[in-house]
Amino acid sequence: MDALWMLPLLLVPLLLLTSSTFVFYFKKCFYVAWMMMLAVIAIPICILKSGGRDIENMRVIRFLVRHVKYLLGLRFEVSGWEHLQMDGPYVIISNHQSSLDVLGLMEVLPDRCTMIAKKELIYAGTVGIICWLGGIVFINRQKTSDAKSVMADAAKTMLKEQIRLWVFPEGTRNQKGDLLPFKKGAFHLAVQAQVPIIPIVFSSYSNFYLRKEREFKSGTISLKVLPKIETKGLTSDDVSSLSDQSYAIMRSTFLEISGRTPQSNGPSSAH
Ligand SMILES: CCCCC/C=C\C/C=C\CCCCCCCC(=O)SCCNC(=O)CCNC(=O)[C@H](O)C(C)(C)COP(=O)(O)OP(=O)(O)OC[C@H]1O[C@@H](n2cnc3c(N)ncnc32)[C@H](O)[C@@H]1OP(=O)(O)O
Ligand SMILES: CCCCCCCC/C=C\CCCCCCCC(=O)OC[C@@H](O)COP(=O)(O)O
Repeated sequence: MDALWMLPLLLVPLLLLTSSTFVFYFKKCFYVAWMMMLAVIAIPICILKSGGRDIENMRVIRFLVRHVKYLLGLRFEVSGWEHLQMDGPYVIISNHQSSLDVLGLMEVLPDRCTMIAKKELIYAGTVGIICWLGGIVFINRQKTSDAKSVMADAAKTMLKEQIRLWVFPEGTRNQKGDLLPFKKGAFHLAVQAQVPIIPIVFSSYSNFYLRKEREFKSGTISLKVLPKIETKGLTSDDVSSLSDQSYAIMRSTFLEISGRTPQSNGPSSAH
């Protein structure tokens, strides 16, 4: 009789663990909580090492984030490393599916590289503070003129301080199974600084992470670094074609590494 009372105690956790919805919410909450906790550890280290906001803090962040993939059952298969073996500043562009992209980003993040991010991220508690300490450039997406002037300053800083910048040209997270049309900021940035663009493509997360269906399984992500696209001699008149060229190569790579076949030419860059 006593053993019967124990049954629900054993069954409830078992049912929860086998429920994919429970696993989804558990992994998501764990991810946020763990990143916030890692940031608590990283903040004093960064302040002691660099005295404040400094791109060199990205090394500390990269080191501390690298293990998180194992905790979530994720693996990355990186190809094209050789394209990142380049001196001097450049602009990295990549597709953006989820906040999980940070894990792949930290797998390949070169030295002296930081990101362009929406300004709202600075309010994300300890994660916001660590983003600021890591030299992330915050832009106001609602005010294009402000964003343009911040990015124009960033172009000058890139050259002066030999910095690389990582931009998500879709401008928002997207899990529609294709790339969104590209915004132009990343391309203006590269042209203004006259630095190359290095495209990096993450394969689709749809085989392990489905937000609407509340599924978050283990999975492997392919990360492909593509050859640089030169911008030397280009002007603002060339930005649209540069964006279209980058979009086309990244889209075909996305479909290829996600095991899909192109069904249409897809959206062209946003005009
Ligand atoms: C140890 C503990 C760790 C715990 C924490 C772990 C990690 C933390 C550390 C790191 C994590 C960082 C992760 C960061 C991820 C952040 C992801 C994001 O926030 S994505 C969202 C923000 N990013 C972007 O929006 C970039 C892309 N957007 C753009 O580039 C846009 O172009 C824009 C500059 C924002 C402007 O937006 P708009 O909608 O107006 O875009 P259009 O492209 O349509 O442009 C309109 C018009 O303006 C011209 N234009 C655009 N930019 C420029 C420019 N720089 N100079 C001149 N002109 C510009 C453009 O050409 C259009 O004109 P036209 O139509 O005539 O061509
Ligand atoms: C007290 C505030 C608590 C807030 C907690 C949020 C903390 C986030 C915690 C863990 C995630 C760590 C990685 C953070 C970087 C994620 C950046 C990101 O993916 O931002 C979304 C942005 O690209 C596009 O935004 P939208 O898709 O347009 O919307």
